[in-house]
This record gives sequence, structure tokens and C-alpha cells, in this order.
Amino acid sequence: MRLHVADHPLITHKLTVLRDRATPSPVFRSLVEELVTLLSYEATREVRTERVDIETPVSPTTGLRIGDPKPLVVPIIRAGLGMLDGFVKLVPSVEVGFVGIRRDESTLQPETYAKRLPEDLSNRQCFVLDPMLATGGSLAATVQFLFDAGAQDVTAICLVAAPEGVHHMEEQFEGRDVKVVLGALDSGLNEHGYIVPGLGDAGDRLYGVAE
Ligand SMILES: O=P(O)(O)OC[C@H]1O[C@H](OP(=O)(O)OP(=O)(O)O)[C@H](O)[C@@H]1O
Ligand SMILES: O=c1cc[nH]c(=O)[nH]1
Ligand SMILES: [Mg+2]
Repeated sequence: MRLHVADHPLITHKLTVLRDRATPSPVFRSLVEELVTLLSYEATREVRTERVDIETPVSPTTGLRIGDPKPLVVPIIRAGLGMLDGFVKLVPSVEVGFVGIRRDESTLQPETYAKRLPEDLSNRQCFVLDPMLATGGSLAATVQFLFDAGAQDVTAICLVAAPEGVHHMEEQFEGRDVKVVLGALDSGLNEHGYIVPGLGDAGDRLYGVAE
């Protein structure tokens, strides 16, 4: 597994505003969209391309375009959905799949309550969207679904992660073509499995659930 932690003042600035408990949901939502666009630039660095002949107004030429089969992007519902628009704006030709996972608040185990993915993902590059990588249970379950369906490689885009979640991904996907792109790597988890300092419950903050 390869890890890329962003190191750009724009990303740090936007994350700082995102984390602030005083930031209301409408601003939180637009910052998530801006951050995923910035992170997707890094995350799509190895997206497959193919040659294509075109004519410019000046002359014929050969260029490159995103290759077929098109990549699949999978937001992990609820909070991952807040990242979908930002990604699709950047890569409009992607196919979208969906996975719904909720962490059991007492065991912290992921429970899958929705799954709409293509049956066969062989030769497909996949991108998974989830703002938070805490214990890693939700992301690892989703990435496993994709490899079980034959995915060629998987890149996860997360805004904030804890070392525990990164280690979980490293262990479960040792030797697999998995890349995790992070906005920030925080210091750890509290007793409730929340990332410290983190930003709180991403789904609640995106969708207006009061603290
Ligand atoms: O790494 P983990 O320990 O699995 O925690 C991370 C998950 O927790 C939150 O989801 P939650 O279960 O709160 O559901 P939600 O996205 O609907 O808010 C968050 O959106 C991540 O999906
Ligand atoms: O800090 C955290 C951890 C898990 N899920 C969240 O939404 N936030
Ligand atoms: Mg979630």
C-alpha cells in the first residue's frame, strides 16, 4: 500500500476551517468539495490513458484520453457522498458505484447497509471516497468488496486519517495495488473511535445533524 499525505498550504488552510466546530454545514459542504478536487489531482496521477487521433484547428495530432474501461468511483455513504461532486467535476467520464456503511457506535465495527457495484470489476481502476479514515474498518471493507469483484487497483481519497486506520489498510492490503491519499494524518483516536483532533462526525456535519 502506498500513502500520500498532502503538503500544500491551500489544503491545510481549508482543513483548518473545516475542522473548526464554528463552521456551519453549508460552508463545511463547499470546503469538502474544494478539498476533494485538490486531492483528486494527486489521486488520479496514475489513471490509465489511451492514444487518440484528433485535429486541432491547425493540424492533425495524436493525444491521450482517459482509457476504457472508465474508472469507477465509489463514495461510502453518508459522508463519502459529500465528496462525489468534487471528484466527478474533475473526472466527468467516471462510472459511479455506491456502498453504504455505518459504524456500530459501541463495537466500532462497520455494518454494510447498501451496495450497488458492478458485478465484474476486472481491469477497472477504482477510487473510493470517504472523508475519515479512523479504525479503517469502513474503508477496508469497501476496498475488499472491490478487489473481491476483480478490481485492478484501488485509490482511496480521505480528508483526515488516524495512524490506526493507515495501519489497518497496510496490514489488510499488503502486496495489493492500493494507494491512500490524505489531506492530513492526525495524532490518533479517542475512546469513542473519533479522530483527534479530527473534525467531528463528518456525516453529521455535512448533513446538518446537531452536535
Ligand atoms: O475508519 P472507521 O473507524 O470505519 O470510521 C470512519 C467512518 O466513520 C464515519 O462514518 P459513520 O459510520 O459515522 O457513518 P456516516 O458516514 O453515515 O456518518 C465516516 O464517515 C467514515 O465512513
Ligand atoms: O472522527 C471520526 C471518526 C469516524 N468517523 C467520523 O465521522 N469522524
Ligand atoms: Mg461514513
